[in-house]
Amino acid sequence: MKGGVPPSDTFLFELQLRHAHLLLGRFELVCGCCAPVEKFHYRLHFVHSVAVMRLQNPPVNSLNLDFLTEFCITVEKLEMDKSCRGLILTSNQPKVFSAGLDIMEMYEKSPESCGEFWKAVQEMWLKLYGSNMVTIAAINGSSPAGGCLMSITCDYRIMADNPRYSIGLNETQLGIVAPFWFMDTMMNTVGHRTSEIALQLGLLYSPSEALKIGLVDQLVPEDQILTTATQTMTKWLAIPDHARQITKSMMRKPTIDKLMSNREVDIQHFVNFITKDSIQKSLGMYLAMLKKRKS
Ligand SMILES: CCCC/C=C\CC(=O)SCCNC(=O)CCNC(=O)[C@H](O)C(C)(C)COP(=O)(O)OP(=O)(O)OC[C@H]1O[C@@H](n2cnc3c(N)ncnc32)[C@H](O)[C@@H]1OP(=O)(O)O
Repeated sequence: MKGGVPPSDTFLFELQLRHAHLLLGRFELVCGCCAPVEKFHYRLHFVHSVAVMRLQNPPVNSLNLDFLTEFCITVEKLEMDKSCRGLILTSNQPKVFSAGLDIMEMYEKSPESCGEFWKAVQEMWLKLYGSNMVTIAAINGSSPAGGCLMSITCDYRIMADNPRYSIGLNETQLGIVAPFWFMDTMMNTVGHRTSEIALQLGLLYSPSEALKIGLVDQLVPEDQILTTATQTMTKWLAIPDHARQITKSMMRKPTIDKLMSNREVDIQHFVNFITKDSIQKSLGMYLAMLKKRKS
């Protein structure tokens, strides 16, 4: 598979079986000639050494424990599959890439549940930020908070040029504080000064604003997002894997090590913070605002 040789139908078929089996039927692997099946948390399309994962957790791809667990298992399997060199993340939901962490996982939950949830959020970030694969986010909808985090853990971001979409770390608007590793990832993407403003104000940027500050790398019309992501992937895959992977790892290692050596403390900190009455009140008000906005 290395070097971009198109796989045969048989190869694709075998992959389909292998991954469907490995993933216990919760995912779909589409080979281009196969019809999609019923809704799972996401669909996985695997062609030419590249997996395309379409997030599918209706209605807004919020990141709950179940979803994050499946996501991490899949990324781990892909990571171990030497024939898979690239991963494109996109959404199968209209208008939303991901609404971020599922607020219901943090609202009126026991400290134990909050801790388990946070460990899964950490795991998602560690798996993606430390991935050996080329990772591209094809952001075909809004991507606030945890959705933005998922995007900025990727190597490259292409966003649909639709002014109704937004992206950013808006945690302070919910009355919560993004942890240090969210901040670090943002600083590694757009720099310290822009991150200070973005994070303190909890700014959500339109695609053109996001492009201007370097939060995304490219804007394209929505119907071209996957073809652009695939073309970009081809360029990245033309670089010898070992050289690109070592470079990526050297640049990201200090940020990853910082969380790795503080995981338990970070979980404790999150649990203590999120279970405070005042924070629970803020989350409750934010949830009510979301529902009210809808009606
Ligand atoms: C120390 C703590 C650190 C924590 C770090 C990170 C925190 C996070 O990631 S918190 C999540 C922050 N996310 C947001 O602020 C986004 C909120 N959602 C939206 O702005 C909109 O839903 C969105 C623009 C994504 C999509 O808009 P619409 O297409 O118009 O959908 P609706 O707003 O009608 O939403 C449908 C449905 O989903 C519920 N919803 C939305 N987002 C979330 C979420 N993040 N978690 C849980 N539930 C969410 C929304 O309330 C609606 O519910 P129903 O009314 O029951 O249908």
